[in-house]
Amino acid sequence: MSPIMASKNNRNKKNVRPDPKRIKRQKLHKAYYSAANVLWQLNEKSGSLNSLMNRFTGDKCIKMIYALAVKVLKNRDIIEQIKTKLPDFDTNTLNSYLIEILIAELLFGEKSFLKYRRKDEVQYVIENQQKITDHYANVKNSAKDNVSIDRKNPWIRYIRINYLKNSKSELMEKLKKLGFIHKAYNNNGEKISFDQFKALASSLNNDEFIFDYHFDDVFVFNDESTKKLIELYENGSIAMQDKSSLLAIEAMKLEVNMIIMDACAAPGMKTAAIASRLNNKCTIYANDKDKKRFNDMKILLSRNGVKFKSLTQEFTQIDPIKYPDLDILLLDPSCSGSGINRRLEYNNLSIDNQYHNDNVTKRCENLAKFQLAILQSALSFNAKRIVYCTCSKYQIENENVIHQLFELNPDINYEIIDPMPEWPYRGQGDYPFSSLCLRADYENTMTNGFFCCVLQRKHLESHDVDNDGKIESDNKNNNNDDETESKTPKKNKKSRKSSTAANFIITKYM
Ligand SMILES: C[S@@+](CC[C@H](N)C(=O)[O-])C[C@H]1O[C@@H](n2cnc3c(N)ncnc32)[C@H](O)[C@@H]1O
Repeated sequence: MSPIMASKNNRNKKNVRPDPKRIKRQKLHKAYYSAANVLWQLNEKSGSLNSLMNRFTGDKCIKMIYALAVKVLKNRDIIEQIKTKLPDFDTNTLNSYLIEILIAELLFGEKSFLKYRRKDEVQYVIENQQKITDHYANVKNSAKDNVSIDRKNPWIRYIRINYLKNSKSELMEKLKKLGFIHKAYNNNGEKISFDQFKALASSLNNDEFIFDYHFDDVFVFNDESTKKLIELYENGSIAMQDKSSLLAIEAMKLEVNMIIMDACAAPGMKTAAIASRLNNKCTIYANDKDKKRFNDMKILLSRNGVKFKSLTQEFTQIDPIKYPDLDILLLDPSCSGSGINRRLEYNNLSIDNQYHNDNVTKRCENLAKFQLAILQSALSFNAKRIVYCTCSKYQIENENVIHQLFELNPDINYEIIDPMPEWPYRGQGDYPFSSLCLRADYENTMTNGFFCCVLQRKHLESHDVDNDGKIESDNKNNNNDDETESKTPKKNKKSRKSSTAANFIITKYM
């Protein structure tokens, strides 16, 4: 009989009515279960950590849930190693995510759960407590140089100001009240180099922050400061958004009154950034085919004060004729997520091993087919600018997809342009356009991995160009008060192909 079963039976044998107060004390806090659920959903790829945490907005325990989950994610490689040394358990009876949380708490937390002996998972960890601590000591000793244990790269956290909720100076005040100190940087009035900036960012203390080097609406913190920022995140003052994803927003060259479609919008981080930068003075169609993710997005966007028009359609099925005047079409399709080195759930994976793993390669190839199909469909919208981006590091999902798009469409009415010449890190491969694409990663830009390519429409229609030859933004009824299904704008219907481009075959890609 397993020790767990034995302890269960012993408990059943007791006929004495337990003291109710004691039972209460023995109950594991519900935050443990919520955190276990977050870990499970991450494993199921049901969302990113941030989007899953959104579901707990308003929950008193949100900080605790987040802290419990993060502790596991940060130490997952160690926990995985330790788990291999422990006795097997029936995963139908014991929740393995809860066990991971308890192991993390035992090693790095407050250990307060040790008194909750009623729970089988607790019992299991207590029974193996000695083994866990011994293995941890071994792993730690044998892996002194392991980056994932003793991080060589200090992690930093980017936050974006949500201008829809506060100005930069108002946010600075709020941060000051929380005990943060703004560390100014300049070199006798001269702009410091990007390398100097990176060194400074790496040396931030827990109570310091600096302005970002490239983006006005971004502040940089030490990763450990995150817990103190949760309240600002919850009330929409800030977004926890990696700087890399703002490359796509920068690449749009946003102007007031633009009409923008975010084709793959959930969980809404980029939609929110657009609305913040334009102070809602634009029309954003935020589309996502996944209803659950779409609903999460609505929560996030409403918390952030974003006005948008909602669409929940398979992008390739949207009729472009209904959206004739798009200034920007943002394509941020599903991808391998291989660039998200800060996405804690991927921390323990080695990118190289992962890539050379046959299954992953197959998955990337399928994703690339899907990404190409999305791009192919996008051409029928005739938007003035198409911004394609992924958080994948792999060329197969990035430059190769763009190359194939141009191969498939020799008469394409778009050219690739460089949206941010000052950006230091560029596309890969020998393509003539590689240097026009933007890339990001931890080593070069101290961010997540990211890719962005901008396709600019070549032949502007006469109404798009004003007398100075500048592109006009031609929305121009800025009807964005309500979140509504799109109505067909009247203009330009004749010149549109009434095709959804769905004739481009999409294989099963997910
Ligand atoms: C990388 S995420 C988008 C992240 C989002 N742009 C942001 O910044 O928060 C990709 C999204 O594309 C959606 N998606 C995938 N295939 C799609 C399709 N064919 N049509 C519309 N949405 C799709 C997924 O449901 C997922 O939410």
